[in-house]
Amino acid sequence: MSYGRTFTEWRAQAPDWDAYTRHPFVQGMADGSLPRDAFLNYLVQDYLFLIHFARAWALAVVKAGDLDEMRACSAVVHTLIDHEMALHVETCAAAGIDTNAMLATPEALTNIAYTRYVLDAGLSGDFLDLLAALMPCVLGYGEIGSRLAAEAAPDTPYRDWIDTYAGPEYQAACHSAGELLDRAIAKRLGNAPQSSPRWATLGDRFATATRLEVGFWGLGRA
Ligand SMILES: Cc1ncc(CO)c(N)n1
Repeated sequence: MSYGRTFTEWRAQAPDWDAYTRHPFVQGMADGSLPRDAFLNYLVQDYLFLIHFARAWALAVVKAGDLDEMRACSAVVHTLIDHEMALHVETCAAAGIDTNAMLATPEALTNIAYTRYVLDAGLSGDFLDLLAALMPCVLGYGEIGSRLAAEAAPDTPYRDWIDTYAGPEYQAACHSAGELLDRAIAKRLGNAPQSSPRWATLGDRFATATRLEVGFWGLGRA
């Protein structure tokens, strides 16, 4: 799985990457053993997550350095709001949970911690700080989606979830996010970004967001 060279390097250096992408919750979706209530708890929290996460990508439009960067970030806002969130709305509606009930659900602390960490990365830092905090989310789910599309049990009840993240729209968003990251890095740090003093800090941000993803799966408890 490759979404660009910067991602490939940061991913290799994030100690919790496998704990995130191969979490028991993920394996439970793959083999179908994840309890439905656990999944729905997670999905309601994830709906609230995506609202703030879309705000963070919108902040990336504000922090972008040129029109191409603005266009790429606003495309992600669109994918999140008009495509990805439809999965949450439709799956929860089928379980009798409407959007008002979702919006009235208190945000879990690990949920607040994650989205506000990302927003703070953008508010207190620059475009690269923000992208580093945004990438584990987008690209991790892209990686999980394509792996599960290949490995999941044919009769898993989590097929809609898998199809959303393995599907062409989400995968295209991942590829353009990976390219955006590579271009943004080259534009600001040059062709040997590893020798920039910022490289380690950015990798740390990526690793912290990865750690917050591991915590997020913990919200999926029945
Ligand atoms: C917690 C979390 N991370 C990543 C994604 C993918 O957008 C998501 N929906 N939720």
